[in-house]
Amino acid sequence: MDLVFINGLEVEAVIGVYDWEREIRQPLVIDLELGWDIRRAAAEDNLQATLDYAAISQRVLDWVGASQFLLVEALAEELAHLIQAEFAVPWLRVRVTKPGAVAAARGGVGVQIERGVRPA
Ligand SMILES: Nc1nc2c(c(=O)[nH]1)N=C([C@H](O)[C@@H](O)CO)CN2
Repeated sequence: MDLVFINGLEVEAVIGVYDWEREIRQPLVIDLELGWDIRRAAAEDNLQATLDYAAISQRVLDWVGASQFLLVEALAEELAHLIQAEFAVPWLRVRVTKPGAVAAARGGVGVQIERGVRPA
């Protein structure tokens, strides 16, 4: 299966379960792997035949930036639904990292989910 990927998308949002977290914006990092057969786009050298990573990145930045979830789980799930619905992606992997949540976890903490049917 081919992939279009977006790595390290940085965006701030209201996210967290504690009262103090509802009053600030915190950094998140979004990584996406989007299943897509890129052969037609490659053969035609045509953006219309593939997933436009720039357009998807902008949509994700706008949507996550306006979101106010408690859990990173909820954000990841709703983001996966949105991308599948708006961009007709058959399968995707969404990783949401909350870099500052656990100071000792230098690589951040978060969740990763896969949704949809992964083509062979
Ligand atoms: N699995 C999760 N655990 C925790 C989450 C979360 O979203 N998913 N959130 C918090 C707090 O909001 C935390 O980030 C504050 O530092 C705790 N655990």
